Amino acid sequence: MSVALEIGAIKNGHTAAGNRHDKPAGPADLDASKHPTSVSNELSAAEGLSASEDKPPVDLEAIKGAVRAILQAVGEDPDREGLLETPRRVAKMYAEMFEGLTLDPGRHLDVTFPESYDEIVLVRDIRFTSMCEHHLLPFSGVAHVAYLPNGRVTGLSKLARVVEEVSRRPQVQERMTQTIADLIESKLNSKGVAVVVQAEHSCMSIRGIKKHGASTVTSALRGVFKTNQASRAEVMTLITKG
Ligand SMILES: Nc1nc2c(ncn2[C@@H]2O[C@H](COP(=O)(O)OP(=O)(O)OP(=O)(O)O)[C@@H](O)[C@H]2O)c(=O)[nH]1
Ligand SMILES: [Zn+2]
Repeated sequence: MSVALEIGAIKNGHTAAGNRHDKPAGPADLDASKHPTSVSNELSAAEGLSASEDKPPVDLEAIKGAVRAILQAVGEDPDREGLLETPRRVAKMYAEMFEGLTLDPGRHLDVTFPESYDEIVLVRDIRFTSMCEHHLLPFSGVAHVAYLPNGRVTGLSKLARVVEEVSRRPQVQERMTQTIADLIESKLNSKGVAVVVQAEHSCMSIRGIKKHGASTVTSALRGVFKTNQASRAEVMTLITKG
């Protein structure tokens, strides 16, 4: 697994290799039973959420209470008219932004079909917005997902669905990149997987160091894209130069 944290590195067509430090979260980590909830489906329906038995809702009441407490803590009056609905809105927003915690994105890759095509399949510029787990602020950008089929391929949109659902979790960009690559590698049994993610972190642009426009590039390589220099160069050229 290689990870590159560079400013604008993808423009120059290179990423730095690094070591894999911790195991990325896989489908097991997305087990809904690990995320107990206490809000009924009726409440979710009333809040405009798409709750169902296989997708338990987040604890909206707990979030509402917490948002109210934050408003009080910053010196606001949560009972003034303009803020009355804010806890409800924020709870609904978090339910949407963290939806991926109760979904298994790998399920989209369960259906594959035989295909003799044996060159790289690449879907570029899959737009996403995720949440930085350090500040709970969004990071947004694009994911490029490539794999080398091993006799079977998946639907192109399924790769984008995996990116979308993995992004709906609090996380760091490195782990998001690894999670996508590991899901594709395990589900498609492909000969190689390459995932490159480029994103701007609002915790770096709107606060703290306040560096607007700085982008972070991370990559996760598996199979021949990791072990074979020529294959790696080919896929990285396709990803960075289109
Ligand atoms: N590696 C990595 N770091 C991230 C990511 N998102 C945010 N961070 C960083 O997480 C770090 C948290 O640093 P802390 O010192 O604990 O928090 P802080 O005081 O808010 O840090 P500043 O952002 O420097 O003000 C910051 O350097 C962020 O830029 C990510 O996806 N990957
Ligand atoms: Zn952050």
